[in-house]
Amino acid sequence: MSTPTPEILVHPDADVLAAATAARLLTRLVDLQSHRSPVHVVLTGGTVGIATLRAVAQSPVRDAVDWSGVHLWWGDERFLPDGDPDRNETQARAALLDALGEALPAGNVHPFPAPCADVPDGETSARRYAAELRAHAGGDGLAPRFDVLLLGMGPDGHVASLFPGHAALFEASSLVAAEHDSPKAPSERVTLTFPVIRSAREVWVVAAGAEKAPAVARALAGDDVRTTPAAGATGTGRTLWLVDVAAAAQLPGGGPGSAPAPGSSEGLRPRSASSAERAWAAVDAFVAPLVDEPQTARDVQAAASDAGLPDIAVSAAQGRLLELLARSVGARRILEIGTLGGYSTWWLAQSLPTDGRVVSLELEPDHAAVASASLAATGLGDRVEVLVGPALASLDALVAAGSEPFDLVFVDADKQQLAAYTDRAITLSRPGALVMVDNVVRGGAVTDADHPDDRVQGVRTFLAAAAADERVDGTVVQTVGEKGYDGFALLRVR
Ligand SMILES: O=C1O[C@H](COP(=O)(O)O)[C@@H](O)[C@H](O)[C@H]1O
Repeated sequence: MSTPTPEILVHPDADVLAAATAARLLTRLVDLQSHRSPVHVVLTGGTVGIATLRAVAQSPVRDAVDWSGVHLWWGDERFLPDGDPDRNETQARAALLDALGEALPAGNVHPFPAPCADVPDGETSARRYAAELRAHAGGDGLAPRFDVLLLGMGPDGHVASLFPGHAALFEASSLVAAEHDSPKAPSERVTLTFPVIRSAREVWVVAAGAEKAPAVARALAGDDVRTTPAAGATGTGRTLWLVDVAAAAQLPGGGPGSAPAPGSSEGLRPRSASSAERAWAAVDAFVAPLVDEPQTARDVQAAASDAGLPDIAVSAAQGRLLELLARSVGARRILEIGTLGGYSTWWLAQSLPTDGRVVSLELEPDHAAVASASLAATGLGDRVEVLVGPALASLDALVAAGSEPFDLVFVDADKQQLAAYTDRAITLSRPGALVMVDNVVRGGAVTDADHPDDRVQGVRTFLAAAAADERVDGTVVQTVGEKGYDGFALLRVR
């Protein structure tokens, strides 16, 4: 699974942008509430962020939302006393929350703790907010999986209170950080960190005005997050850039039509290769007759897409490679870590003999349900067992249960825990088994020891562990294609 390509939507001006973002947010909440409760949304301060909340308050559609099932959080806060007009919370209350009245229970509103005797500094506020996040995390997560995380962006490219070159950018273990030297007043702030932002299902960045145009262009060209923090603001399922014409002015062609597709870039270096990307996609299209993706596979992918799952499954060419590997090792038992909508699972399952089995691990119950339904519809349901929950817990349970060894493992899940997943995968495999680990090149970012993205660091840790692991021989193959520049590791169990 790669990072989904950011989508860019350009609106005529800041007012229309705020109204359209409000309409989009309301529709998303109504859609989400048809199958999930509660829904978690992160609000942003800033000009467009607050204008969006005002537009939500003014929309009649706001009454279609069951606000008792919506939890509101903030991406950052100015560390100022309760009620201070410069607090993002104060502005949000005036713009929307007060208007919602009792429809929105007070317990659903999660502001950053303001300074008081108990909260003398930003660090204390950050610690308390992290505890609040943990208290609302599902399963053994550290924070809620935010359904929509809104971010404004400053002219310097900051998002939340993550400023260019500042230490909070590099925070990999804390969910929330204090900022004492904000270049934008006030200097004292508290902010969510990248690990939390990037765990959101959808990240929407809103920006208006000509002064934002250079930062919008840099972020969408995949600039280094150290100079343009907004380049690192991505959701697991969707990253949406909602901008006005003025803010879009420096995108190639002045708008989304010819904007570069940032794809799997990790913001390590500027991207100038959109013609190369077009060539990679063209080659994928040219070799499509050889890959010969069956209609059934397309149906599985279409069902995932209809259900709103992120468009980050493997390509058809990669799916065929999985099938060829499975057939080459005569696989009867396959372990997959990361089911998503079941597209790669389908390629693996149909390569098995009728008594073969894919055990596929998926964190998200919604994704698992979509995958199970699709696989059942293709007649492969009885060859696949989807285990729902944190992958590490499922893997440890398989180890503890003395699971029959696997012939092939495909690891395509969160990168932060890659080393642990692969360690268990090797333990669960027979000698001669293959373990394939996807997305380990990450646009070349993997070579950067100081890279602030915890996914890059997760891959680096995995590669170091694999290199030292005497149970396997391995290699990494770099790839380009419709999914951008990335690569996979292939390990053979001795
Ligand atoms: O200070 C802040 O600024 C940004 C962007 O604000 P804008 O007025 O330039 O749109 C905002 O996203 C952030 O939440 C806020 O604390």
